[in-house]
This record gives sequence, C-alpha cells and structure tokens, in this order.
Amino acid sequence: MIQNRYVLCCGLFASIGGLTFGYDQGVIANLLVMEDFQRQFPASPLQQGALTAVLELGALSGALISGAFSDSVSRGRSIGIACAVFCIGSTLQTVSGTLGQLSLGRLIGGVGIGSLSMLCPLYMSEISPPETRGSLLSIEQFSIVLGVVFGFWIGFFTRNISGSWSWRLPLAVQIIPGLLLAAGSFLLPASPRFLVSRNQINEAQLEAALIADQNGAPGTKRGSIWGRWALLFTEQYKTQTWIGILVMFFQQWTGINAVLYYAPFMMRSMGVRGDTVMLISSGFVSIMQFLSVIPAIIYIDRLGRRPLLMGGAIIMAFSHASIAALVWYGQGDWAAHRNIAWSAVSMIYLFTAGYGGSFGPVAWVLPNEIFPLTIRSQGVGLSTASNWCNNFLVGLITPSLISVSPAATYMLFSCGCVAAFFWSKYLVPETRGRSLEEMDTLFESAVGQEIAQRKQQVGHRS
Ligand SMILES: O[C@H]1[C@H](O)[C@@H](O)[C@H](O)[C@@H](O)[C@H]1O
Repeated sequence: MIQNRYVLCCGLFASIGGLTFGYDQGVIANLLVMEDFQRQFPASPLQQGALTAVLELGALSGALISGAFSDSVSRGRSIGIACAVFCIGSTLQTVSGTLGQLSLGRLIGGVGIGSLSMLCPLYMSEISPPETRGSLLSIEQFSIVLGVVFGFWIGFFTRNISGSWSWRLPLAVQIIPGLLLAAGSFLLPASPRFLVSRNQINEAQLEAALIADQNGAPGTKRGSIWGRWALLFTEQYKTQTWIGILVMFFQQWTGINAVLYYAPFMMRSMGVRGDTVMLISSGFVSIMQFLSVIPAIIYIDRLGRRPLLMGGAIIMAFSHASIAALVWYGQGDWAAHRNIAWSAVSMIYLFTAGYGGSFGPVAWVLPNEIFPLTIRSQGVGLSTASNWCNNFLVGLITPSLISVSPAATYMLFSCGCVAAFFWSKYLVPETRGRSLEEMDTLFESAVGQEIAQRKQQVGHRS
C-alpha cells in the first residue's frame, strides 16, 4: 500500500468520514452520565434511548439519500455536502438548551454521518488498486474505532469540568474533523487525465470521466435513479445486493453494539462500581476494537475476506456462549463468584478482538467492491442503510432482552455468529485480489464488460 502514496493519502483523508461516525458513538456514553448534562436535559430512560436512536435513524436516511443522489454530483462534492450537514447538526447539539434541540441536532448530524459512512468507503474503493483495496477499505473501520476511542476519552476527561462545557466541549470538538474533510473534499476527485498519465486507470477515473461528460458517451447512459434501485433486485445483481445487505446484518447481529452500549450495565450487574465500570467496559472495549483492526488491515489482502469472516465468527460465537454460561452460573450472587465475573469480562474482550479483526472491517470492504459502477452508489447506500437499520434494532431490543435474561441475550448473539459463520462459508465468494472487472466471473454478471468498456472510453479521451 505504501507504494502508492497518492492513493493512500486520498484514502486516509476520506477516512476522516469514519472518524466522525465513531466519535459520535463513543461520546454519547459519557455524556449521558454527566451531572450537568442530566440537569440540563432531564430524560426518562425511554427519552435517553430515543436520543441514541435518533442519530441512527438520521444516519439510515442519510445513507439512502446519498445512495440516491451521489451520482448527480462528484463523490468529492457529495462528501463536502454531507460534511456541511454534519457540521450544522453538531453545532446545533453544541449550543442546544433543550432536549428537543439536542435531538434535532443529533437527527441532522445523523443524516451527515450516514451519508459519510456510505460515501467515504465508496470513494476509497474507487481509487484503490485490487491488491490493496481490502487494506485501504479496512482503514474506514480503523477510523471509525479511532473515533470511538477519541469520543470516549475526550468525554471522559472533560466530564469533571464544571458547568455545561463538560458536555458542550466534546460535542464541539467533532466539528473540527467535519470542517477539515469539508475543506479537503474539494481536492478529492482525481482528474482522469492525471491518473491516466500515471497509468492508474481505475474506477475513480471512470467516475470522474462520466461526471465530466454531461451528455454521456455512447453506452454510458445510466438510467433514472429509480431504475437503478430496481436493478439491485434483478436476477443479474441480486446476489451482490444480498451480500451487501447481509454482511451488515451479520455485523450488527454479532452484538457489537449491544456490548458497546450496554457493557456498563452488565459490568454493574457483576458488581463492578464507579468510574472503573466505564473504563473497563466502554473505554477498554473500544481500545480492543481499535487494536484488533490492525492485523486485519495487514492481512486482509493476503488471507482474503472469507477466512477472516469465518475465523472471527467462530471466536465470537464461542465468546458469547461462554459469557452466557458464566452469567447464568454466577448471576445469583456475583460477590461470591468474582472469578466468574472476571472471566466473563475477559470473554467480552475476546469477543471484541474476534469482531475487530473480522466482521468489523470486512463489512465495510465487501459492499464496496462487489457492485458494478452503474448501481454502485445505490448498492452501497442500501448496504450502509442495512448497517444503520440493524444497529437501531439491536439497540432497541437489547435492554428488554437483558432485563428478561442476560444469559439468553448472549446465547442469541452466539446463534447470530454461528449463522454468520455458515453464511460466510457457503454464500460469500472470495473477492481478494480481483479487479472490479473480474467480479464478473464471481457473480456471473456483465459488470466487467461494462467497466472494461468505460476504461477504453476514458483511455481514448485522455
Ligand atoms: O464497524 C462499526 C464499528 O465496529 C462500530 O464500533 C460500531 O458501533 C458500528 O455499528 C459498526 O458498523
């Protein structure tokens, strides 16, 4: 990857989008327990849940809206617009004085985040060569988790500032990456001519050439927006569409967010108290997620996507099942079962490591490499929407499940991981090292022909 510094720099820069996504997820855990925040926004448990969920619903619409419209303007311009929406939402959150304003800010910010979570990996996939596409796209996950780590620790350190700056400051900080990406987005779209001259013809060039070509060269007509959405479910493309939707479905039903959002709750039920709860649950869980994505970035293009998915699914299924057994055994009296409690905590870390090296990054890689150019924005938009939709559903049902039976909750997620294993083994084709053209043979579609034709057109015009 280092060999192609230009691609790496553009990819790294675009991955700032992931940072905004993770930051928002990381920061909320701390805000909800801050004194001044609770005084300013007294909220029932239901309202607290709604405050978390409203961002996910905004993000879900953001991903779908961008999927529909990002073909009308360049990828770079779309990223710029999404950043502007994100910054407006973040500013509103920072200055808000009522729960309504704060929720509106999170809704608007969510639309920006959802759009960025779809647009940035899409852009990254289009500029990267096949040999390093997996690693480059895994940087999206790296950025998301780096954002979670920053969000958590910034909130953790500002929580003792007196007055409303304790929570306004961490909310304001997120505007910085938003502004940075917005400013840089104007430089992002690569010039086809420039890349062709460097012998780096790939999807980014094709896209840029298509956008520049308002009338569309012969054979490049892309149909109406609705027509392209409908194409997703035709015989020719439905395999890719379902892989995109399901990889995000399984990512969420591994239970990662149940662990992230509700780990403090579980730690408390094990008798751990005070700041330590936050630290060892949210704080260290996110650090573990961050550390475990590093081997995935290094090995994803050597080992392939499927081995990572299958290996991760086994580790996660085992960890969840062990937690279920330990919790079931020890929950009656944690004080008498301290070792069991700490074994369960260590299984949470094992689960997170398994997730961080598999479904965490791979779910951001796969959807971005399997769709043909004609329907790529819509396909990636729908897959990303599946991420947010399932994220929302898991968040919605987990508290009720845990209140009924924590052990059964972990067993449910263990079953999700077992299903994810069989799905990866039997239904996911290996995309490692294949150029986007070669996806044809995998999916038996005409994608490659379309791309090859476009490349020729770009080559001729340059
Ligand atoms: O890949 C990300 C990441 O793992 C986040 O920590 C999680 O909160 C998201 O839901 C997921 O899509």
